[in-house]
Amino acid sequence: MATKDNTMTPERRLEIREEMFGYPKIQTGGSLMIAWQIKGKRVLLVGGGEVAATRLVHLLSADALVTMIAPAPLHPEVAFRLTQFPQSITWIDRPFQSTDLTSCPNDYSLILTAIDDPVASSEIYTLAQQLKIPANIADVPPECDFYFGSVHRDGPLQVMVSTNGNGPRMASTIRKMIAEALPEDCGRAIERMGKIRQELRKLAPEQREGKRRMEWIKQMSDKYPWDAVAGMSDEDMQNLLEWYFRGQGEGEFYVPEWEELIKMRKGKSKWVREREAKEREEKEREEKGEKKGEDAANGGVEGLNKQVEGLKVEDDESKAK
Ligand SMILES: C[C@@]1(CC(=O)O)C2=NC(=C\c3[nH]c(c(CCC(=O)O)c3CC(=O)O)Cc3[nH]c(c(CC(=O)O)c3CCC(=O)O)/C=C3\N/C(=C\2)[C@@H](CCC(=O)O)[C@]3(C)CC(=O)O)/[C@H]1CCC(=O)O
Ligand SMILES: NC(=O)c1ccc[n+]([C@@H]2O[C@H](COP(=O)([O-])OP(=O)(O)OC[C@H]3O[C@@H](n4cnc5c(N)ncnc54)[C@H](O)[C@@H]3O)[C@@H](O)[C@H]2O)c1
Repeated sequence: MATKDNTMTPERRLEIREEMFGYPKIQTGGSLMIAWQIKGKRVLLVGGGEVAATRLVHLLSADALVTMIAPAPLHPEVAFRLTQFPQSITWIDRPFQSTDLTSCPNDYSLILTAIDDPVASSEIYTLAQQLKIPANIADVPPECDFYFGSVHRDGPLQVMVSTNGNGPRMASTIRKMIAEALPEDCGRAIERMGKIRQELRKLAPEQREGKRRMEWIKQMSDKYPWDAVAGMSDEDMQNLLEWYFRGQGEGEFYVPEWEELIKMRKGKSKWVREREAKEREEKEREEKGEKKGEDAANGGVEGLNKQVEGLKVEDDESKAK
């Protein structure tokens, strides 16, 4: 007769069950990693220095509306963003004051500070807590409702790495390692997949189709190589979607082989044509013995200097108004 093992703790027993049932293992003590849809919502950013510039990259990439409170002069990158996204950023040229929050408690979805003034930082955090608005106080992890992470971006793909405050520089290194390991065209492939899913939901919108639709998309998502999906034309997509309607019953799916799909093509996709032309050009250049990228880099730096000069003028003009 089996005897009960009394040496095992209740926690260990639950762990074994978790494993036995194949449930994901829960490791507590992490952060909630979510993709916040902040588009069109207003964010308060206090400070206009180097860290504020990095915050603006995150915010503008997510189409947020920013109210930035910071006395001039602004960091050059912040000034540049202001001229690049005048519709998204409202700049208030003075230090923060508490009425900025208390007079409009419902205006902001999020508060970020990036200032070199610990007293003002703490005051802003206290106000944020009172108003129940999530806040990130740069340099003060205990006063952060959330941390930023190191983000790799390729079209619709965003990969964020967090070390949960342990080593931000290492987060950046890991992000670069991940980016290196990703397939070259994965951003484009994901964008194409988004289009196929959207089209299919339009063609087969009924609730009762849900299960079959999802199963077909699952099989199709796993089937083709990344570069093939990236190179799909709208014509390929229409051809592929046709296969969805070939099976009728619940477990009946037809996901074509890539070769079958290609046979249906009447022409190459624009993207494939462009990529082939680019490859041909690169090959020609290499054959001519040019050092790849050198000229472009020199031109780039000169071009950038000119652009920054231009911006300075524009910025002064806008202040004069
Ligand atoms: C990922 C990234 C995102 C971003 O900011 O966009 C980010 N910091 C980045 C870079 C970076 N920051 C610092 C250095 C100098 C080297 C070093 O200190 O390690 C470097 C490296 C560099 O500059 O190369 C200084 C620093 N950072 C914090 C403190 C306060 C403290 O630790 O107490 C101090 C002063 C420490 C001191 O005074 O000694 C705190 C935070 N920084 C975080 C995020 C959050 C945790 C993220 C995580 O753990 O994963 C957290 C907790 C709060 C937050 O800021 O949200 C971005 C990399 C972006 C990229 O390159 O891809
Ligand atoms: N979390 C991070 O990743 C990280 C990394 C580096 C530095 N830091 C810390 O973040 C803070 C900001 O760093 P930085 O490099 O951007 O500094 P910075 O000196 O470049 O910029 C500070 C900005 O804050 C503005 N400012 C100061 N007091 C203000 C107030 N009361 N109201 C509005 N604006 C005010 C200044 O005008 C300036 O624009 C520092 O405390 C720094 O140590 C954090």
